[in-house]
Amino acid sequence: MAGHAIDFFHYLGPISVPICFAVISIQNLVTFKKPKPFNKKQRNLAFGIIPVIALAYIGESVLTILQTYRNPTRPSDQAHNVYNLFSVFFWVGVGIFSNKKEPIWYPYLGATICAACTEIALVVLYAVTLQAHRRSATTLLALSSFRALLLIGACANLGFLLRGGNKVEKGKDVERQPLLNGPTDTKAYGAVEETSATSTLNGDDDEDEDGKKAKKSREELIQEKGGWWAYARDYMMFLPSLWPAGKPPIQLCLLIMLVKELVFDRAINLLIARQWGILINCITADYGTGNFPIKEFAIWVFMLYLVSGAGVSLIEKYVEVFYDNFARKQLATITFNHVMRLSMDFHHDKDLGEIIAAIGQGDAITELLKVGLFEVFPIFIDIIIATVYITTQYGVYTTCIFYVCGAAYLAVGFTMSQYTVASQKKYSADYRTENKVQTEGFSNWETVSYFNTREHENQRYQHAVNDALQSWKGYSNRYRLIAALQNLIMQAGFAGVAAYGIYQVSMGVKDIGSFVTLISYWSVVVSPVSSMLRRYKELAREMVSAEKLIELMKRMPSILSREDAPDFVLKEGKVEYQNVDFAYDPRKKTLKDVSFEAKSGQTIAFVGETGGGKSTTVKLLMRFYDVTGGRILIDDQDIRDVKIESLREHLGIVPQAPSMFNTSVMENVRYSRLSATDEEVMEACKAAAIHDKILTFTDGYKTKVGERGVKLSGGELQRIAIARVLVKNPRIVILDEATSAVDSNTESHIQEALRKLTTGRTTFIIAHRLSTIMHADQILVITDGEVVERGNHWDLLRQGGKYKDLWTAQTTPLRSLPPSANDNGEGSSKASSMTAKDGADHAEDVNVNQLIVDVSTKAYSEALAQEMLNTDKDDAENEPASQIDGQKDSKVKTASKNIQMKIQQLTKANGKAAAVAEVTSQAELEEDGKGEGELKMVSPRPTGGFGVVGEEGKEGEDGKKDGKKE
Ligand SMILES: Nc1ncnc2c1ncn2[C@@H]1O[C@H](COP(=O)(O)OP(=O)(O)OP(=O)(O)O)[C@@H](O)[C@H]1O
Repeated sequence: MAGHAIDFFHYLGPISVPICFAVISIQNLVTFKKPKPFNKKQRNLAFGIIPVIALAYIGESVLTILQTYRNPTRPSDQAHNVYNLFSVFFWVGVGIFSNKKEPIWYPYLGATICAACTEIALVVLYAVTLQAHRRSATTLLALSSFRALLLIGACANLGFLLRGGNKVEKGKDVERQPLLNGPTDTKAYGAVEETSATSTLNGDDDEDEDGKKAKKSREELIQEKGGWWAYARDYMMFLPSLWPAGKPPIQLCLLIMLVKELVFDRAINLLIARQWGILINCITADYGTGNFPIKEFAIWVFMLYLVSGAGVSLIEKYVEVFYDNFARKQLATITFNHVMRLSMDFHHDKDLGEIIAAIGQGDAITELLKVGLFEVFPIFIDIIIATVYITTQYGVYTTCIFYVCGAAYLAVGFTMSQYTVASQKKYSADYRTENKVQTEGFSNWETVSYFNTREHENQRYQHAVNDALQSWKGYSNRYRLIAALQNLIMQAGFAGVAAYGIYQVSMGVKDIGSFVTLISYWSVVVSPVSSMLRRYKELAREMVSAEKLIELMKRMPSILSREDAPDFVLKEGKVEYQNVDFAYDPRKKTLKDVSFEAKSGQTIAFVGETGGGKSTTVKLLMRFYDVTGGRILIDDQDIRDVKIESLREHLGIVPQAPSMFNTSVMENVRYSRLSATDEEVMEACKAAAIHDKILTFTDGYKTKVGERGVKLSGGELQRIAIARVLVKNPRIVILDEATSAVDSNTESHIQEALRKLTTGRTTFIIAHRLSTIMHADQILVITDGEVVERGNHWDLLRQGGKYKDLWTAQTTPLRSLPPSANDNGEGSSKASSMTAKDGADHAEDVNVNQLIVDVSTKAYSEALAQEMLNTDKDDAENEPASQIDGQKDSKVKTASKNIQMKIQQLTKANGKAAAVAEVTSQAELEEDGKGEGELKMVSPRPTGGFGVVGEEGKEGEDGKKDGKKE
């Protein structure tokens, strides 16, 4: 009875101790347990006991071998031998492979408690059987008691360590400790460095910003949620999309794959080896008889066929394609939709290459599922089958060799993998750099060509490729070294099993067939062990690959409609900004307390220095961002309270830099309203003054516009963008520098189109060329995020503030024209004299041709006329406003017409530059001595002699006269 109990504990120990150690280690790994602080003495004591325990087991093993040697006839105590073998192996392994710098003590404590309990039970049992087996039991009792004491001591020490110890080592702050065992204490996430498992999972040591962000967010997530489960749970978000719900044929495909991988493959390998053994037995039995074991042979061949590429695998590969296609489609569409849903902040921050690479990792998710389900999970099934089969067929010693070999293989793999982690990370980083340099080169091709730096880019790319290749060499060399060591272990195990098999055959315990089965099954038995590490790494690699995709998928749009948000209801198109604050970065406000109201159909213009916040103001209206203070109302509805799509439906924008799809002009214009007919598109193009131009393109409206519209000039792009908005026909229009890239001649055409577009619509215009916004109902001057001036053109000029400065700056150069190369001598000399008079400082900056064009535009003529006539206002102070306005309108029209005519006449006579200089010199704005910022006209010179100044059309006198037009 006691003998059986001893056997029981001899078997229980080798099973319970390693299992306890493995389970607690895995549990620590997945819960990301933090190591407790410890002091050096205690740590040394804990690790010092382990070799002593190992020596105690080695001592008992030596004693047993000596006893067998002295008394060969004595039957071998199999349970005792297994116990010794496993115990020696376990404690030596722990002594060698444990990380002594930053250990996690829980697995050690668990294993020590198990071992101590086993030893205590054995001490009791040895004591009970002391009378019966006096000599041997006494020695065993002594050794067992010694080990039990050692183990109890070790437990006490570990328990003390885990309670925090009495003194924490200097510099071993728990917060700075790696969460798992790690070689350094400098990284809070250092635990990931230590084991190959975790380090491989963390193998994307991104040098780039995004990588660091991803790592940081993962670290936060793991700490916040308490372990790897949370991390792993992220991957689960893809599971619903990978399950073919409502698609029975795809479900059937998945089922076939599952049965093949989890049942068929697991069984067939063992059955083939077994059948091979049966065949060999038949062959040896029929040796020399001429009998052919046809049945056994046929079964064996049939099994080989089933397992071949033409058998069940073929069916699996066939159905796998269906499932893969399904999964790929699911993931591709989900990720695409997700990225398109993200808000402007993301799209402005993003690195396109990284996004595309991340979306490309969709395959990694499918692979992850397949590796986990079809490769890692079956390993455990294989191990269980192998253990049961080998133990029942070949005895426990063969199983021991299998486990010893397997454990050594894994221990070497996991421990040695640390040495590849750094090189693997370096390779990953270098490989990414290589891709980045390549993508940057392609996407900046134009810049490279402008600055003739192709050679530089070639060199840069070559260096990046060289670096990647070098790091690959370093990584693969180390990797091969580990693989060689692991192969050695497996070969040694194979030799051991073969030797034991031969011994069994020689002793007549087993027949040759069994030996052959064992030999051929061995490769099947060890393959799960060897593939465990490989598959684990694969799994980890796929996880790392998929991580960026997960980060991307976890990114939520910063601007979202509330679930229950109603649709926006357009009434009249009134827009109100109420004390709006906004900041891209919380540290710096971009807009401060911006308030204004645009009544239905009004035009509001934003002007001001570049970077002041004009575009930002209109982006808020489109709800690309949400205000950080105040609110924006359209028709009394806060735009944050309505569905974004329904809001944008009524807004049309001509952006600063319109971008096009690489399709035809027709498709691009139609893009704003997909149901628009060809005729509607053409009408819009005509209105946007681009129709005639499009007809000159080689394929007319079918001409492809190139990537983002690169085949179009800036002006063409803007006009197509205007046509787009015309096609959409929204109620609220935003023109963000809509005509900045067109020449003034074209602009005058477009202004006409824009007038049509904006009539009866609430319009927001951002413009640097003030002549284009003169007629706005309200002009807001935005400086440094604040509205510093507001009013209409004339109010603002009278205010004499920033707007007037801008206006003056834009009109002053006209008075300082240098002579044009094309002008005749007279014109040149006139222009020269004016340059000297009006400000030589500006002369260099003036683009003569552009100014000539500018000055001859209708808008400019009108502006000039308006300024001139403005002085009438003082004279007519007592007249009703409407009357004054009516008179002014007609005066402006007459005056502007006269100015245009005069320019034409003078151009014919004196050349363009001289004509322009002549006209502008006669319409000078200067400050009145009486009123601040009041505008006065300067009388025309006799040389100019034209009668456009003043409503009467009289020719003026030379010299200035305060406050009066001449
Ligand atoms: N996506 C962004 N993220 C962070 N800052 C931004 C972003 N877009 C613009 N900014 C900053 O906000 C400020 C206002 O930019 P905005 O484009 O509104 O100026 P703007 O007045 O329209 O200039 P411009 O006349 O040159 O178009 C600038 O300092 C700019 O650098």
